[in-house]
Amino acid sequence: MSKTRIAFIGAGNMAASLIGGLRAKGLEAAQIRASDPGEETRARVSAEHGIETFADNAQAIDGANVVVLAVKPQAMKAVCEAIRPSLKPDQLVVSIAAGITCASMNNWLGAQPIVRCMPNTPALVRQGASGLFATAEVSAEQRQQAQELLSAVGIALWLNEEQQLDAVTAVSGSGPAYFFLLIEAMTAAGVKLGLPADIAAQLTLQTALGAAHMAVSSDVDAAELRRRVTSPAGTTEAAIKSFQANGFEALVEKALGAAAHRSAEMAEQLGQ
Ligand SMILES: NC(=O)C1=CN([C@@H]2O[C@H](COP(=O)(O)OP(=O)(O)OC[C@H]3O[C@@H](n4cnc5c(N)ncnc54)[C@H](OP(=O)(O)O)[C@@H]3O)[C@@H](O)[C@H]2O)C=CC1
Ligand SMILES: O=C(O)[C@@H]1CCC=N1
Repeated sequence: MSKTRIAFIGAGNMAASLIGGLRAKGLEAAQIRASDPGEETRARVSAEHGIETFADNAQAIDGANVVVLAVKPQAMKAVCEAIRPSLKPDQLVVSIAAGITCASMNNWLGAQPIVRCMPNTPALVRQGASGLFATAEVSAEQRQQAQELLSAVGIALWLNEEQQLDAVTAVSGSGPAYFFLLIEAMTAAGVKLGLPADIAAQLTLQTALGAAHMAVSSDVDAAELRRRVTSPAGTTEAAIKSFQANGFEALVEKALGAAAHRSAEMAEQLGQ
């Protein structure tokens, strides 16, 4: 990573998260470039991260070792076909687009080495979680470059089967939104129970942070940590029984199933 030059195609939410994490990790501004059609987006990313930005994707790609495709899945085909003539055979393409397969990208880009990955937005605070899959054309050195790119902003775990990325998308790609939804719902419930809004919000956020810290650092699993909070015939037991009587686990399974299904469906719809 010390000398790797990275070009981001698309400088929206996820690219900004990744760029912020890479800069915080110590990558020099000159090692990172980004292209985006939005003038305001380019100005914001340049101002926040000190990097050079371009309206023209080919200019950003020129001289990069790694080209990160960070556009919406719906834009992937057009972007890949447009950048194809600008790519050199040894440039690694890293895609973060949900539901766009390596086979589709190889159709659009030609025989380029591709790492497909699924990061998440906590990459902005270097607490991201990514799953990665490499095609056979990816060299050991390029695998290492992709590993370093994603692990600069959190954990990065390799998968043996590309299809598992649908599950990764359901668990960790979309996952931050589920926790934010829980935070919203707990804060609102706290207010309904009589707390001032700012106190309900602070208590909820610190509880989320504390629980995540405990779960990450503990040598027992989440089920045991939960048992330790749950006094017999106490308040937690009342809440957990209410959650479970209303089908909590089934609800979570169904929701993640919907996300994984949508990822696979997008591959079908957008991969042609
Ligand atoms: N958001 C998330 O939590 C996660 C998103 N992803 C994936 O990351 C990708 C990007 O998502 P996100 O950052 O949220 O989306 P954004 O819309 O925030 O960012 C995409 C950017 O790409 C720009 N763009 C559009 N067309 C082109 C083009 N031809 N060349 C260069 N740039 C272009 C867009 O500009 P404009 O708006 O003007 O069109 C926009 O600024 C998606 O594929 C998504 O599946 C993966 C994991 C998590
Ligand atoms: O909602 C989405 O489609 C993207 C992919 C994972 C998170 N956001």
